[in-house]
Amino acid sequence: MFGHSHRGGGGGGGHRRRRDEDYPVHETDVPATQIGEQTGPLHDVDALLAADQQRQLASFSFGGVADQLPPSPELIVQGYGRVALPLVDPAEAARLAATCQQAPFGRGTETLVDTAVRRTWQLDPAAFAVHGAEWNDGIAAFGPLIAEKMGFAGTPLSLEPYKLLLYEPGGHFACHRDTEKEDGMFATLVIQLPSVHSGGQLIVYRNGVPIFHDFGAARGTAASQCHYAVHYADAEHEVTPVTQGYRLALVYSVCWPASQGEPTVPPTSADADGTAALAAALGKLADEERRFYHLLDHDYTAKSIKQLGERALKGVDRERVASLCAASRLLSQDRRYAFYIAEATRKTLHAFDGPESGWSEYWEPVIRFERYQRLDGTRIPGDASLGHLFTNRDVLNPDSKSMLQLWAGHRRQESGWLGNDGPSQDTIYSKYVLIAWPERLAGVFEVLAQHDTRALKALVATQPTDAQLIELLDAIKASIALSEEDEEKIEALHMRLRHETLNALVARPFNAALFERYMDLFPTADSHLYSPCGSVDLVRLARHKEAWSAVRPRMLAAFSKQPTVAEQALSDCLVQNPPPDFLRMLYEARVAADEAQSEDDQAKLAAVKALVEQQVASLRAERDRMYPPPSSDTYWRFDKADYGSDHRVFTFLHGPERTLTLPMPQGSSQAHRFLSHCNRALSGLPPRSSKRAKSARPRLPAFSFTATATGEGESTTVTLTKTDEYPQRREVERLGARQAMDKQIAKLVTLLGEERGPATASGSASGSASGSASGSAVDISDASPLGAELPSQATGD
Ligand SMILES: O=C(O)CCC(=O)C(=O)O
Ligand SMILES: [Fe+2]
Repeated sequence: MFGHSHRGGGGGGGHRRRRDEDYPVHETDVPATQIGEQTGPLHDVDALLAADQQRQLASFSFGGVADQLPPSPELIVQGYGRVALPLVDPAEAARLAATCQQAPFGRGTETLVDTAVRRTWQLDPAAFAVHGAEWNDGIAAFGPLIAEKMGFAGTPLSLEPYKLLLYEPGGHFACHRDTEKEDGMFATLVIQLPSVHSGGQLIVYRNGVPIFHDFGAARGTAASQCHYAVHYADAEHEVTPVTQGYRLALVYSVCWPASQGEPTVPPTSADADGTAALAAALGKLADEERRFYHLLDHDYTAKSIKQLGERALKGVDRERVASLCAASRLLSQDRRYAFYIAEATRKTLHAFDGPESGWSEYWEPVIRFERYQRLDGTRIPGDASLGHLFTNRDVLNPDSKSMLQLWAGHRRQESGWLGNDGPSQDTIYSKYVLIAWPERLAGVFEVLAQHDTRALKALVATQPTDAQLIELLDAIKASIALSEEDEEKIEALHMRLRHETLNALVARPFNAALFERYMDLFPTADSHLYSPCGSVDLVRLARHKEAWSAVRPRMLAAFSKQPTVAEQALSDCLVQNPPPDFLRMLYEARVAADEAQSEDDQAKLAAVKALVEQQVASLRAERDRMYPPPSSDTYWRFDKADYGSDHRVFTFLHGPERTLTLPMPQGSSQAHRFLSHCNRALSGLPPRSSKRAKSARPRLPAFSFTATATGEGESTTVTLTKTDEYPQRREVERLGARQAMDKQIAKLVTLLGEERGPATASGSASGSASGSASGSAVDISDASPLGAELPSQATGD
């Protein structure tokens, strides 16, 4: 898993496993005060998550025996009379149900009856009453009790009777939230009258975690006493099916007082579990674009995490992840967090420094993350460790644990050998980690996890904003700088990235900051030149007007530092006809490089001049070698002539003679065949006998001549006479190719011309006819314009 090489060479020898107690090394711990934030928004998140879970639960939903209520309340129902509690007789239950309505439920603005969702009988408060002062006092006592339990003691809450509910076997209410029935209603109080039944539990969910209310079933008090439960109205809850017996419950709306005192807005469940405060702290972190991680408390199997994602989490991990998610959801879209679960390892390496010094840390502990998945369990491709993007400060540490406490759990130790450096010991801790990353930058996270050009392309395909792209480039830079991958791999990635990055940048509207990032990523001259499309990309960049002016100074600096790369770039780029300013930059870089090394200005300049002159001279030599000027001796030598079918003709075409006379002893028919053969060759068609004859297209031959037959019978001859057509065509081609090279040469000469000329030298190419010392070495008079000086007449005839 850890492929990097060891310091000091030698490499790690074969590790062998030992028992734990064999290990002599004990790491010095990092105290809790140095992990995570001691103050600031991440610390606020710590504190809020750390707040007593039980207290939070208790204020979210609570209940129990209602001691203050009479054990046998006097419940009177219109059209039925007094209900004997508990209600057990099916005939009585049926008679009571006959006075009720099937309870509906709300969906959107509609009110529906669907016994699959809700099955219970209900009565409005007008149709029933509970008599007795003890009952009324008992109900009145719920106001202060609820206020206190929910955390706002002293607030005069009011209770409004809402419904009487009767559940028969099969009665239930699927998961729902209560709609506000009265002004200020924010919670619901359920009072279960003495009942004998099975099932019919009320389950309230807090961030998906259930809080059960069994109304005395487990304690065996359900039949003899009233029980109650309170929950925030906006909390999800359900009533599980009653499987036996009957359940009678009274539902009250718990209401916030109308606008005296403050706050005037009724609280919600978010207040109960600190979600609102958590959201505020998270929002601050998001504003700072902070990322952080949290080491999960419990141990998990790779399989469960892989299959279930967040649903595999247990206990406090589940709670905390749910709280963070709920808090994040309260924020506006652009301030939310994306959460990922990953495998985390922390590796330390200690070396034995000898009996006196003992063991010491060989390198800083390395934290790696890998196998990222979203909370829903879907995997993010790529395994690049992003551990180095987080510092100790970016640790969510609600339990204020020290480093070793945080990583306590799974640990593996291995002894090894560090070449000359002696014995070593690796310690690898592994844990699961929750990673929090600003959601609007989630694309960046996923790109980094992949850590290759595919990832960059993927982000570019999503049409990211400039800010996102900048973030990505910065992150790539950080990730490359700190990467533990071996250098070669990084180098290769770097190289491929450079080309892709440029592609991405030039395809979008210009943004100077983006090109700054580009230069940050690839600051050296050789990172520009020695990479796929290196010189091509350099020239491309130079042709992009705005980009070029943004990067030019830094390019200049980079190439000045690497004069030999500047020289190489000079020759590599010339073939691509680069913009003059680009050549100028390379030239300046070369001058600057020399300036940095030499004291004598003249000498410096001369050295650079010599370099360019050398380049010019070698280009000219190359040009003359490839395209020598014609001479009388070579004019009639068609040395590219291809006339394979007759060696006499071939030799003639390649030789200096202008005419050839061939005997045709078989007379005119032979001469005729010969001539038609010649004509075919002259038209550029291959000989008829050739297999290519039919398909081949005519190609202008590298020769030209006329052929005429004279004489009769046995004395018939054919005379071939070379014509000017081919040698002139050859000359046009030669001059064209020569001119292309001359253009390159002229560009270099321009540099010298400007360098030699006055400080105000114009950018135009002048051969510097003014005649300076080096003038003769670089004059470009040789570059004759195409066609202007074509020989109109064959020479050397
Ligand atoms: O029966 C209960 O305990 C609660 C019923 C309920 O959730 C409701 O009426 O909204
Ligand atoms: Fe409800």
